[in-house]
Amino acid sequence: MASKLLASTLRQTLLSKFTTTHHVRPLSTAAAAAVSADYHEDTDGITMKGVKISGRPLYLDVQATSPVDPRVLDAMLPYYLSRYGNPHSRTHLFGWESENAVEAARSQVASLIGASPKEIIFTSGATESNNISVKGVLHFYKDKKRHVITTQTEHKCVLDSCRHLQQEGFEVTYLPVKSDGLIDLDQLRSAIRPDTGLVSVMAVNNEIGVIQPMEEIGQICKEFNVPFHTDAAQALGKIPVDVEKWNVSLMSLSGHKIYGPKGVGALYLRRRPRIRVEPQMNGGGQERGLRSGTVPTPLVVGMGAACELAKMEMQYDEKRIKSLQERLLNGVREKLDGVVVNGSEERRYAGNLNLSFAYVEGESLLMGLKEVAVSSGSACTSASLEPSYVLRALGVDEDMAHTSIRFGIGRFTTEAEIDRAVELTVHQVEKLREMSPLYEMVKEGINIKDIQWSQH
Ligand SMILES: Cc1ncc(COP(=O)(O)O)c(C=O)c1O
Ligand code: FES
Repeated sequence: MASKLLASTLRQTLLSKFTTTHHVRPLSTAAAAAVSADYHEDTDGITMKGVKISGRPLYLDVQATSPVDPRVLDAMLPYYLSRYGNPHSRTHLFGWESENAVEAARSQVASLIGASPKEIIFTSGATESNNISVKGVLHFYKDKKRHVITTQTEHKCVLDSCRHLQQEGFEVTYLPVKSDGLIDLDQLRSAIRPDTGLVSVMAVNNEIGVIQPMEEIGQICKEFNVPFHTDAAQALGKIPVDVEKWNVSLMSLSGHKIYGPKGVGALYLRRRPRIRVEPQMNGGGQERGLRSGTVPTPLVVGMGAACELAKMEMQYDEKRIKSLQERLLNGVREKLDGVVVNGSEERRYAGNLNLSFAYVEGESLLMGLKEVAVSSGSACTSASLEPSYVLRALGVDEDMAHTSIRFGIGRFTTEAEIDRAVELTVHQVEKLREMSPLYEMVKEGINIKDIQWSQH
C-alpha cells in the first residue's frame, strides 16, 4: 500500500515538474515559418488546421501513443548527455557502459514477458518486429512452408506484410472474427495445413481492445507444431504476458505504447525450440545478425525502464483504469441511449473503450469533440473516411461503424478528465441528434429498419 501511494505521489510530483503546456519553440526560422503558417496561439486558445480549440485538448488516445513517463525520461537522459558511447564500441569505457545499459534493458524487457534476455532483439518498433516475424519466418522456411494464417482484424503492418508475401506467391488465410471480435478456435484448427509456416494473431486489438484467447491459440499451434507469432504492442504492460503460457515463438513489442519513447521496440524470438528468421536489414550484424544498425542506447534504456515500471505498477494501473472506464461508460449511458460498446465486453482491456453512438454522424462528432483528443480507430487509418475495417469484420453496420469513437484511458488519465470527456461527448451527441431527422423518428416510435426508402 505504502509503495502504491509513493508511486502515485511521485508520479504527480514528477509530472508537475516535467509537464509543460507551452508551445515548443522551433530552433530554425524555416521550421518556425512552417509551424506558424498553420499554428496560432493567443489568450483564448490555439488555432491549428483551421480548428480553434480553447487550450490544449485532454488526451484520451493512449492506444495511438502514450506520454513518456517522467521516470523513463529520467533514466534515458544520461545516455544522451554524458554516457553517449556506441554500445558496439569495444575499445573504451563509453562503449562498455552503453553496452551494459543495453543489456540491462534487455533483461528488463525479458522479465516482463517471462523470457530470457537472449531471446530479445531490439528493433525500431512493433511495425518492424511484425515485418521481421511475418516475412522473416516465411522467407527462412520458404522451401517447405508456403502458407500463413492471420486474422482480418490485425494491425495494418501485419496485414500488409501478408499481402507482400502473397505477391511473392505465398498463400494467406485471413480468419474472420465473431461479432465480439474474437476468432473461432475451430476455424483456426481447420485452417492449419501441412505447409502452414506461421500463425499470427494479435493479443489485444488496438481499435477495440478485445483480448484473443492466447493460451488456447498457443495450444493449437503446439499440437500442430506451427510457430505462433503475436503482435503484443497493445498488450505489453497492460495485461499479464507470458511467452511460455501462450506458447509463442515470436512476439512484437513497442516502446511508445507503454510510456516509453517512440522509435524503439523489441522482438521476442524463442530459443527452444529455436525459431529462425531471415533478417530484413543487412549491415554490421548487430543484435545477433538479425537487426543490423547501431542500437539506440537512450531509447532502449527508456524501453527497459518502461517495462520495469509496467511490471511494478500494472496491477495498480489496471485497477485505476478499470474504474475510470466504468466512470466513462456509466456517465455516457446515464445521459444517452443508443450507445454500443464495440467488441466483447468481457474479454477486453479496460483502457480501450470503443463506442458507437446511434443516429450521429461520426465525422461531425469527432470534429465537435476537438477539446478531447480521441480517434475513430487506429492512428494510421485515421485520415480515411472509410469505416474501420476492424468494425466491419465484426459485422457492425456501416452506419454504426461510422459513429465509433475510441476512448483511450491510461496511467496519467484523471477522474476530472473523464468527467469532462463525458460532459463534452454527451453535449455533442445531443446536439447532433437534435439535428437528426432519423433520431426524431425513433423518438416517435417509428422503427427505422421497417421504412421502405424510395430509390431515385
Ligand atoms: C497492435 C499494433 N501493432 C503495431 C503497432 C505499430 O507499432 P510501432 O509504432 O511501434 O511501429 C501499433 C501501434 O500503432 C499497434 O497498435
Ligand atoms: S501505426 Fe499505430 S495505429 Fe497504425
